[in-house]
Amino acid sequence: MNQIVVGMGEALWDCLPEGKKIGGAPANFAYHVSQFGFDSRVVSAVGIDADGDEILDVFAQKGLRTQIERVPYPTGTVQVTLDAVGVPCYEIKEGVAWDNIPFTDELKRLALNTRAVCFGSLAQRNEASRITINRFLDTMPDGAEQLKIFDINLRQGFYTKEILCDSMRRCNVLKINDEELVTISRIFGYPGIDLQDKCWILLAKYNLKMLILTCGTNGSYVFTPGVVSFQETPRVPVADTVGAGDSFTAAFTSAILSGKPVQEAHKLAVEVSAYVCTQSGAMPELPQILKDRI
Ligand SMILES: Nc1ncnc2c1ncn2[C@@H]1O[C@H](COP(=O)(O)OP(=O)(O)O)[C@@H](O)[C@H]1O
Ligand SMILES: O=C(O)C[C@@H](O)[C@H](O)C(=O)COP(=O)(O)O
Repeated sequence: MNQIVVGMGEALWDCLPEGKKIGGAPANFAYHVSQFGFDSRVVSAVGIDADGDEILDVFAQKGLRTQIERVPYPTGTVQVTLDAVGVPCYEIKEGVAWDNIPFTDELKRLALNTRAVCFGSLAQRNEASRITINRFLDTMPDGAEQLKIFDINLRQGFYTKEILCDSMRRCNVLKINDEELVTISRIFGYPGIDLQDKCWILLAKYNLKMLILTCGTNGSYVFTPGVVSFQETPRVPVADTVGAGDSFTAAFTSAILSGKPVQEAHKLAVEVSAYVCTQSGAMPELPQILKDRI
């Protein structure tokens, strides 16, 4: 069975107070999955510029495989400011390379051989990448083993109800945080009920295999039909929480693909994301003791 795991969408530079760090939610996901020994790919686009060269160099140094096109737009950058507890606020540059990911024959072949893909709403803000992501999802086989993970990642105003509904219908796993869940519930018209009820509604309505709800320092939940797993968030010294959610999704997905039960996968995800919060940027190397858990 094919085991390729894909992170599809933005690959960019996070410009943090202490300097620029490699990032982009789907790229973070693919990197962390690769640290657990999976054959993963970043699918994205970078510009024909020095920032683009450097992104490709960093991925090569990290041993991360890529399917990244060079396109005539600037490589993506994000200005990241951190609050007092390391929680980021993003100012995301528009009209950049990852907004213009082309659908190629190579990408079609990759889709046919993909076991799990993680995609978000941000890279769908422009039609070109949105079409590519949807073609990729539609080309992927629809077997019981395939995971199509929608890490909703609502950023600034870069989403519409139509795009969110469409992605909910195409995915079979949803990753959402507590603030995003409130926003989604307002958009979809079921405010007022508690967070867990909202999750059960989404799980049933979109026929999801799993729904991952993360609540920052207040813990996290994994809902599967009829069963919910809850884990506290450990207290750690935080550098920044950039990429916490992506590393959580990556560790959880890696564990599930390795055949671990949901609760064990959930526990690993909590530990991995807590470690990522102790480091600067979204793609720190994980300690061997965490890598060895899978
Ligand atoms: N300050 C923190 N300390 C330890 N772990 C954290 C911290 N913030 C986030 N995490 C971990 O990362 C997960 C995802 O973070 P969260 O902020 O909820 O989502 P996202 O990064 O997707 O917005 C949390 O459920 C938690 O396990
Ligand atoms: O791709 C993004 O959404 C923004 C990036 O600047 C950042 O690298 C990121 O991915 C943050 O992800 P999260 O903290 O795991 O939600």
